[in-house]
Amino acid sequence: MTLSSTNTSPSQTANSAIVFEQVTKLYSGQAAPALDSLDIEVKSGELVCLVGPSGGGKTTALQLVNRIVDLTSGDIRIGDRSIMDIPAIELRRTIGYAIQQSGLFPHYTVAENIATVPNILKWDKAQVKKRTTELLELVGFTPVDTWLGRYPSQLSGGQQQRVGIARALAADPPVMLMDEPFGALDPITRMAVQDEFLEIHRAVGKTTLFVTHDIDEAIKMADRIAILKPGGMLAQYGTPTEVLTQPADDFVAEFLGAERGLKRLALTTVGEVLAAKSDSEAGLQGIDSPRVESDMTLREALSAVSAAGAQGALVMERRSHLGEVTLHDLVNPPAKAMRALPVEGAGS
Ligand SMILES: Nc1ncnc2c1ncn2[C@@H]1O[C@H](COP(=O)(O)OP(=O)(O)OP(=O)(O)O)[C@@H](O)[C@H]1O
Repeated sequence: MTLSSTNTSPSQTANSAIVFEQVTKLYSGQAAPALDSLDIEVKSGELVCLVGPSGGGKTTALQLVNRIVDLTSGDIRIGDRSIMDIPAIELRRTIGYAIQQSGLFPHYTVAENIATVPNILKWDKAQVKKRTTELLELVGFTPVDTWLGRYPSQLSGGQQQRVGIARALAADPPVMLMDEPFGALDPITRMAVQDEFLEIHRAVGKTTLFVTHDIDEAIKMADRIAILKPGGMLAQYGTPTEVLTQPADDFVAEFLGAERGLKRLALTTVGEVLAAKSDSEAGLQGIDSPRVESDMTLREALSAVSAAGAQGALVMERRSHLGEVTLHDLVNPPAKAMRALPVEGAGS
């Protein structure tokens, strides 16, 4: 993937925070709101995942931002402007929107699909061609010429979703809305596309609101996670580490599920546990302990220890021996290690 050729526009430095202020949506004919008094701020350049049970209002929240759905009350601001002060068509041109079904036009080629918004904006031909090439490289379609003339039906599901993401990025919008964009992918392709998207996100830094059913995806991708509960109320808004380690209530704890312990283990590295252990704690006795690198997650280290049938592991950084962790340390990491977790650690 070539990132260097992708221009970032002044939009990335401008304030493109999305602020929900007491946002309520009651669909006509419905007794209860789909979204109830939602207050969240997605800071400029941040990636926020919306998760929650089916019917919790995630898609509604997204579609309120680009005014596919109208607000019942409250306000949404992008930067300093209320979305109500921006004509809907103009608003949609400044927001990239990627959805599960990829939404590609079947009778347009890949190039024509990506160029949809630039063409509406009447960019000149050379500029459109340059941007299309850049974006195809960005989402991993090289050599670009092989792909430009293909139709969506000639692409795999994963490739269609990549083109959908390229199309959403085409006019360099400061804000991206993504509704289960990887939902149709098999697990292996999904992980590859997630990695690619994260790399793109880090390179171009769009303010992104991302709906997913998959809590693992949210933990991997998000700077912060908003968990909605039935009735469209916010149950918790926090970093992946916060929601996993300090669920706000029983609903969140249950929603995150029985695997919560395992997910926590995927957020902490062996090095962090070692740093949090006090010197007075007993060292490891066994000489047959496996070696684990300090940047391994606890989940990976546990696999290594259990595969070796050992009681702990020697922690290495390259070739130097930093110390030891016991099985107990790995299963019950010290609270200090969890608190010390940086937010970025959640994505790895
Ligand atoms: N156009 C509509 N008219 C009436 N009710 C609607 C409409 N769209 C959604 N709803 C209702 O609003 C609530 C929230 O729906 P929404 O699609 O936002 O939830 P969601 O969290 O995205 O669900 P899912 O995870 O199943 O996609 C649901 O009860 C749904 O039935």
